[in-house]
Amino acid sequence: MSTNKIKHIGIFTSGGDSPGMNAALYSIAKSAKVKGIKISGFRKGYEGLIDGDFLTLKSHDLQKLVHLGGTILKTARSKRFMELEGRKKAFQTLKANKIDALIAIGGDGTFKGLLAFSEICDIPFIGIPGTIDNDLAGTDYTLGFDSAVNTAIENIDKIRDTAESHNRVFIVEVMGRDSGYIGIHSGLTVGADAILIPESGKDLIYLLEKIKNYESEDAFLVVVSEGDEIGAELVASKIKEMNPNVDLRITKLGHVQRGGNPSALDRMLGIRMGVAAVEEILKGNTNKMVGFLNNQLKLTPFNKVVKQHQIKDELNRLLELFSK
Ligand SMILES: Nc1ncnc2c1ncn2[C@@H]1O[C@H](COP(=O)(O)OP(=O)(O)O)[C@@H](O)[C@H]1O
Ligand SMILES: O=P(O)(O)OC[C@H]1O[C@](O)(COP(=O)(O)O)[C@@H](O)[C@@H]1O
Repeated sequence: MSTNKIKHIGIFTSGGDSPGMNAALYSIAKSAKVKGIKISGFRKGYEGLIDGDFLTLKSHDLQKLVHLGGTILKTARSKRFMELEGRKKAFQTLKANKIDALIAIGGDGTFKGLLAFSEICDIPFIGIPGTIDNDLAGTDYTLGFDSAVNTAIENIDKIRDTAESHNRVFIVEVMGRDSGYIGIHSGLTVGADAILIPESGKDLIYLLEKIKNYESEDAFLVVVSEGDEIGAELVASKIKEMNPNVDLRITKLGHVQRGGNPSALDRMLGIRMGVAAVEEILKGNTNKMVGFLNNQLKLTPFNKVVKQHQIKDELNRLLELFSK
């Protein structure tokens, strides 16, 4: 489609919500308005596309909501969109409402969905990386990661207060389905004694080495990523085997990490990514995710936005150093 024919863009949020999604919605609506483009927001991710459930978005309304966590469009994981039948229905919705392009805010699953959709629908698709896990290739930071880490450290700091008071071992589980980014960032910045993440093979060895000599003279904080193969309970039993006298508690931070007002960094990321998404559609790009690498805009084809199962070298070195 010729880009000067783009008059109406559809947007939706999909997969797990993340703080900063509303800032991105505002930014898309604002930059579209300046360019004279209409914006429709589909509710509940792909479900709204299938059911034709949408509303016209106005930047004036959205600017009051930038500070809110979650997503005002709601989000979902859609089984129906995994089937061709569902995607055909979504295509009918777009055709019937004369939507010329789509912007999706979500993770790699959402972008896989758009790739499948592009087989039957030839309008441009652009993605914005929205997940607290920060595990996507093509961007240094995904929307929501910074806020989630801030929430994690705020809570772990509180746990430290009680842990220090009782000289307890605390195992705190943080989110990250397959990724240790929240774990390593929060673990390092709270001064954890041990950090266990799926990307490291040596972390448990270091932990057991340390706990062997621990004499309950202080708190001992362990941060474990939910995606770590060993898991909080097994870590607890290994610690007990090594040092049976420790007084140990487990806290799982869970979904609290997904909520709350977005940090300044996530709001700014949402603003920058929203503008970039509209501009890249107008330049004729499709099936690509906008991201920032080394603070420079970077477009990554959806088929290259795979989950990252490695952490950066520098982080690895920090992990190694602080584990000893
Ligand atoms: N291969 C696929 N084909 C069609 N739709 C898909 C595909 N993979 C994912 N999706 C759609 O994308 C949605 C979001 O993906 P999910 O993996 O749950 O979250 P995220 O986008 O955060 O990775 C799924 O619920 C599904 O509707
Ligand atoms: O809300 P749900 O469906 O329980 O999903 C929990 C998962 O979603 C996340 O919070 C974010 O992952 P996605 O953004 O990929 O959905 C993970 O850290 C966590 O494992």
